[in-house]
This record gives sequence, C-alpha cells and structure tokens, in this order.
Amino acid sequence: MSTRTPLMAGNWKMNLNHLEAIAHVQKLAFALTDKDYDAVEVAVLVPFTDLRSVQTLVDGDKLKIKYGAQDLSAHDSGAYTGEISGAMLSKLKCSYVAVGHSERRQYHAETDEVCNAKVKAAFQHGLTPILCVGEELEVREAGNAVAHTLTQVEGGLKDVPAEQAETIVIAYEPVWAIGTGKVCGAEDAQEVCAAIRGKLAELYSQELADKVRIQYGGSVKGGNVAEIMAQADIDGALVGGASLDADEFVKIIRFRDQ
Ligand SMILES: O=C[C@H](O)COP(=O)(O)O
Repeated sequence: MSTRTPLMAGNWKMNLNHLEAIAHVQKLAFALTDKDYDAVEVAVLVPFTDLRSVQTLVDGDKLKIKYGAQDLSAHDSGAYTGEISGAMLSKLKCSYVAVGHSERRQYHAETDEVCNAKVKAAFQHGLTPILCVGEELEVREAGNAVAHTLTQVEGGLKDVPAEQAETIVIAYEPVWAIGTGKVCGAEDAQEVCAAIRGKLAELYSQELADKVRIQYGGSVKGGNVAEIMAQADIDGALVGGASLDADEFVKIIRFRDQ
C-alpha cells in the first residue's frame, strides 16, 4: 500500500483579494480538524497579493494549512518587471509553488524549458514545485495524451537531481477538463498518472517514483473526488473552482467520507 500522504491543494487562480483570503482561510481552518490533517495535507495556492495575509493568519493561529503561490520567476532577482522570485516566496514561508499550469503555458507561452528553469528556481529556494502537465483536447483525441504529458514531465525535470525530484509534486491536468465540468474518467486519469510514475522510474528509479505524489486536476468536486482518489497512482487533487467554496473544498479533503 502507498505511504504517500494525499495532497489536496486549492488553486485560487486570480480570485479573492487579501481580505477575502483571510475570511476564506479562517472558514477552512474552522472546519478542519486534526483528524483531517492527519489523513491529508491541505494547501492553498493564492494570488501573490494574498500571501502576506495568509502567512500572518497561518503563523498567528498556528494553522496546519500550507500555502504557496501559483507561479514564480525563473530568475533570482534583477530587472524583471512584474516578476516574483523564489527567494521572495521563501521569505514568506511558502511551502509550494505551481509551475507550468496550463493557463501559464497557454496565456504566457511558458515552454517546457521555462518550466524546467522555474522548477530549478523553486528547489533552489526551498520551495516544493507542483509541476502541472496535461494535454489539450485535440491531443487526447489524436490518442497522444500519454506521450504529450510524458514529454512535459521529462522537460520539466531536465537535469533536476534525484534528491530534489523525489520531493516534487506532479499535477496531471488534462486541459479540456479544467473549469469545464468535464472530468477525465478516473481510469483514463489513472492511465496517465501511472505512465507519469513509470517515466519517473525510467528517469530516476522505481524507489523514487514510488515516493512522488501525483495529483489529478480538472473539475474535481466533492461528488467525484472519491472515484478519482481510489486510483492507485493518484495521490491528491489540484482543485480550481471548487476550492473557492470552503464547504466544497472540505468535502474534497474528506474524500474518504464521500
Ligand atoms: O489548478 C487547478 C485546475 O486548473 C483545475 O481547475 P478546476 O478545478 O476549476 O477545473
């Protein structure tokens, strides 16, 4: 049986200002119990402008909710207007940072090379990257979902040493299932997640592959999370829309009760 602790991460995307963020995290914290935290790791990936507020709340109330950002710069510092470095996120005690979310790849032209540089920057600053991968609809329809996704995994991990790679989180998010209400069938998601684990074994070792947490993302809700989490190679969810509703996100965290 897997010893991987499930990671349920809410990606708020560009939602909730710093005041709304406090209210939302307080609501989550009020609902969650030690039993929840013993079974599942809970994280929120928030807009940069929310980080300080969330940090203050988490620190002040000694909350067990982890937090992080949705992107970081590949650079450490310098003339990169509008960018936020890994060092800055680390200073705010972020645990996680998403890298290569499909919305970054699509709207900001992030390539596998850029994602690879960001994965390295995250590790360099003590952050755990959540590397997002997944195919567009036409790629799936052409039968190339696995090959496409594995290319992204390999590209994102290029020259990343094993001692870092073993702590990465990979989120498999088929682009056509994001925010559309169309969930990837649990068996289809398992097929790709198993292939990702196989690729990690090929690139590193089976022992390392067995340690890495692989999330599924794409229209996850309380009503479908149990079936997704029942798959052998799925170790959590990266949740967009449903994470903005505290009650729904709590249901996802309590997937064993659904
Ligand atoms: O990062 C989260 C994913 O993009 C999934 O978003 P969604 O749950 O709204 O489909």
